Amino acid sequence: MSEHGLLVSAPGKVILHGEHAVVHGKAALAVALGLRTFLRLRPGGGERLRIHLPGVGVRREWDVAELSALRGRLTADFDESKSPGVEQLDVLKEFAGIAADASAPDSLAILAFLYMCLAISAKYGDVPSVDIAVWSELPTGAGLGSSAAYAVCLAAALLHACRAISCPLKDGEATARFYFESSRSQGWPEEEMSLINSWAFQGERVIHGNPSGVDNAVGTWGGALRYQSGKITSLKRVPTLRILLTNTKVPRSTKVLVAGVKEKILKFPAIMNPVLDSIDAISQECQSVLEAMPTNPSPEYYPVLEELFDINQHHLNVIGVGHPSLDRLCRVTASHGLHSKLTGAGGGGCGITLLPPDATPLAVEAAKRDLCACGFECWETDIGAPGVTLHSSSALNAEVLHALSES
Ligand SMILES: Nc1ncnc2c1ncn2[C@@H]1O[C@H](COP(=O)(O)OP(=O)(O)OP(=O)(O)O)[C@@H](O)[C@H]1O
Ligand SMILES: C[C@@](O)(CCO)CC(=O)[O-]
Ligand SMILES: [Mg+2]
Repeated sequence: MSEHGLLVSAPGKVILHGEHAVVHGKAALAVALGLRTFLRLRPGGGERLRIHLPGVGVRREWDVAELSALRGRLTADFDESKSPGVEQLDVLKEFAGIAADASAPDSLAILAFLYMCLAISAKYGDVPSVDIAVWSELPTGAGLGSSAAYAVCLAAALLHACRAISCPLKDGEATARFYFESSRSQGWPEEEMSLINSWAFQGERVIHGNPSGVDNAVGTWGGALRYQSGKITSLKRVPTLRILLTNTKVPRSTKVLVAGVKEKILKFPAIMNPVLDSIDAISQECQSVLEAMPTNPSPEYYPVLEELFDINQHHLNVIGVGHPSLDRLCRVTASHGLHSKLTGAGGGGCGITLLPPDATPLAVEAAKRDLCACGFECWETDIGAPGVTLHSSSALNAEVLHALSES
């Protein structure tokens, strides 16, 4: 690693269909977003490990020797295939001064970092003496996979620092071109990408409790994929879909929402399971339509996609992850002839609106104006972005450096 260090990035995601149902073994369709999380890794000084997370207001540092001793206290084996143990996490919370039931963004971010750092270093070598800074273009906790993008970046950086994966960069190679031109991930061989994905899943487990793995899969592999019970399939063809993202700015926690759905299923299995089956069928139907669409689709394909959005949005309300802000978002876009659904865990956070090719610029602008008038933030972004990427320090542009230097 050069003294300037390395830059790793991973994309956020949009789930088109299948959120929550995917936690219960159903399929989800998800695409990588053109909004990314960046991690800068530099050699540390004085045998210290430092972490700077401006997005969640964290700046912490520890002695490497102290972390090695802590690692020795965590007796259970660390393995990328085993869930983080409750006792292990309790020890880490106590060490970091985090309350036992803490769910604040900074606490979860520190906990995920400590777990991944100790677990990866236990398996592959010494606790590394490095400085890590993470900055994101993604809103935190809004349904766009910020936790997974964070976990994927951490997994790649820590595996790299422990020399558990190769360094795909040659000396002095600029990756900006590589990053912007490559359509799929990039740099690491297939089995190392899988390793990054497995460890990122562990980070997601610390943050979410019971994640399906779809978010870290998209953060790792990028593009557009179908995910079901750990099986990842790239979609045969992804048409150019125009999607409007709207952040209601209503905060929520994926962990709490996922737990709420589980409770509902246990309480009303005969009522809830058919809803999950229906969501699964929606994902299948949507995949068939997407794969039948030409790259630049004509408007005729859209009515089905729009109807699938509407039906799924109702289902998501039924399983208890709607929110009045999301109902409002759907009503506002419907008044301009556009169809929306929540994306990610729901309960607030973001919604997506399909923009068919025959939607007039006037209608789209009017919808955006009305959404902003509700206090929401909306923007259009690219989908199908590349997955986890290693850049040389020359790719650290002024904006990233500025964000990382802010405390
Ligand atoms: N840039 C970041 N730096 C540090 N921690 C982050 C960052 N982004 C996300 N996190 C961690 O992830 C948590 C948010 O995860 P959560 O799963 O609730 O939301 P999300 O991933 O944005 O949405 P969804 O899971 O619905 O897609 C934060 O509370 C924080 O602990
Ligand atoms: C709600 C959920 O389905 C998606 C969160 O982006 C949770 C998960 O799959 O882990
Ligand atoms: Mg998440």
